[in-house]
Amino acid sequence: MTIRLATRSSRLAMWQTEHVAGLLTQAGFATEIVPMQTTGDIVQDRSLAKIGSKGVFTEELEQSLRRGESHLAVHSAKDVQSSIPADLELLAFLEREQVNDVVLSFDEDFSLDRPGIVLGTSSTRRKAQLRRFYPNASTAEARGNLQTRLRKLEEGQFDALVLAYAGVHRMGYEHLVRYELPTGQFVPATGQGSIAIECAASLDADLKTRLKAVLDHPATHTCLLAERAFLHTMEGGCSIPSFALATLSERGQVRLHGGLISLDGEEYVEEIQTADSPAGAWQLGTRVAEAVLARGGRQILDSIRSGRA
Ligand SMILES: NCc1[nH]cc(CCC(=O)O)c1CC(=O)O
Repeated sequence: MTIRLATRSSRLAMWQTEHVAGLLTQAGFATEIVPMQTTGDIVQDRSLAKIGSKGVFTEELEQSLRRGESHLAVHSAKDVQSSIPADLELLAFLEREQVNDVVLSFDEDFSLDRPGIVLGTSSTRRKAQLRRFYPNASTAEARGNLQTRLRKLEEGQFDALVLAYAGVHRMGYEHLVRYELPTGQFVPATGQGSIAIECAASLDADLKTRLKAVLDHPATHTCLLAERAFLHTMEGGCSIPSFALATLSERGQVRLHGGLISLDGEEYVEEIQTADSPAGAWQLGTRVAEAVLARGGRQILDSIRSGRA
């Protein structure tokens, strides 16, 4: 049988889906790629915080799963909302790529310490982290797929661009990387660097098991569970500057660093906790989020929401 893979049609999404197709082909499946446009691809003149964060990059792919027009949807895990509808299922998470953010510039001597620099980013998390750790920099909107953002950089709309290393690597833009931002300060967004595979809950159970065996990376899956539980309890979506990064030690301990930052970078609540085994990953995410909310995160969320209303 032929496994049909629904995907966004951006170059990064197509790269990721071809990667998935390659793994499936090696395992003896035939594949067909079904590219489509999502709201997030069509509406490019507004920031994601304004379009609304629910499923802007996923909904059209999910409709294709529901209609049975495709078997699997391939997403950047970061773009997947924290609650999946009951008729759908997150089947697998591919092995995570290097997870940090990077700074790209055409200027080989670019310095983050220079006064007055302008950095392109549309992520509320990155804007807030930059305000906190690089108050000398200001930010400018950089919506659009990676090629569009690179073009804006080339046109001089900003001095440098802040992006996830994962996408930069997959698109072959490493030669423009001037900084690898440390994950202790620039803690990434939930799911950054991993590819999520979604299917209809009604997909044949035996087929699900076989597909999962090919695609799922258990260590990544454990980390993503902890991060997604954090996001779920945070009720934030991508319009809220929350961050969460889980790591799994060789002894099977899960460590989660999660937190929340105010839009101006002034208020900062972070929490690091561990679970003794992967079985505790989801609970760990919930605990860390509850601790962050209790220690000042609730006020940060309230002030962001009242500012928007
Ligand atoms: N929201 C856009 C998005 N979704 C996934 C990636 C990069 C790839 C990844 O993190 O897996 C990006 C671009 C970016 O943040 O620079």
